[in-house]
Amino acid sequence: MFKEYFKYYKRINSLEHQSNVIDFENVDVNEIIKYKELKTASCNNEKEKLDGLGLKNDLSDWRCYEISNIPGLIFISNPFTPCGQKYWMKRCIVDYTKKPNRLNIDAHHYIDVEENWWTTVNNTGNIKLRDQLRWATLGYHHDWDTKVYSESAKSEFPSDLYQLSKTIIELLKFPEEFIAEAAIVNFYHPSSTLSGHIDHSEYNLSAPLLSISFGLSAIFLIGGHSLNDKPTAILLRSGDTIIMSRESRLSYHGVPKILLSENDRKIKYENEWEFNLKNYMKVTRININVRQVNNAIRS
Ligand SMILES: O=C(O)CCC(=O)C(=O)O
Ligand SMILES: [Fe+2]
Repeated sequence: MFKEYFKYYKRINSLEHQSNVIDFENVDVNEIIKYKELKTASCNNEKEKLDGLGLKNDLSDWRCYEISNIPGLIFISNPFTPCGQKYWMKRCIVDYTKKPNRLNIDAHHYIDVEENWWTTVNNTGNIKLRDQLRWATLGYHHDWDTKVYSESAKSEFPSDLYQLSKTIIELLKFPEEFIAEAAIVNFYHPSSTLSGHIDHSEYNLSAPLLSISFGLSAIFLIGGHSLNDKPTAILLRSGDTIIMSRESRLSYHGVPKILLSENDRKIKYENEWEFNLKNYMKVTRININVRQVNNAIRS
């Protein structure tokens, strides 16, 4: 079933009425969706912390949902401020693509050791190099062949992304502290897809997985533990964040379709630097996929 639905959504060009994609911006009275309550932020410190992470500092502006037939899947409708979105896009594009992080283009030595991907792309106008970037791995580096995380393939995890993940999980009232140890930053083009898979390489499979998207909208398809289970399609726009926990942590999921701009949230770009960012984000979707790898060490 998953594969058939994947093919169906891969072929559609826009969100037709019949396409059955859950759009949280236009949720009709729909009994499959329920609101998820947040931990209430009580003090000014908390507001400052949310500001510092680029998140909306008034939690009454946050909209979080659970879908009844996908236990453990939480959807947060863009909790970021416009500045916050740009901050995280910039971190992904400019900083997370630098060493010691690993990129899919590393093996081909496209970039001079003194240079980095974003400056090289902008200084040379090399669109081919721009479009060759597909992923960056941070913290424990995901090994795409063996799927095994190893102590010998690990670099420091960015502290801002660590704090962002921990804060979101805390606000959602998860009982355990979330320790971000590995992330994949996926870069999608309008024709990219990500086929159905389960993320099960982490040693700790009870910790939630956090998935934050920026740029072009996409259809996210999530099924059950078997490819025979009927999947649900969800529209993800820039800023939308999903958490896969409990049963849905080990569910098949994938991205059959990147959509063109009609569904996108508009962001104002200002100076020349932001102009380059805008041009790249017009043709790109970024997904930051954050995982806790190990079980917490209790002292
Ligand atoms: O791009 C997405 O929304 C999902 C990415 C994903 O599933 C992964 O990196 O494992
Ligand atoms: Fe995944």
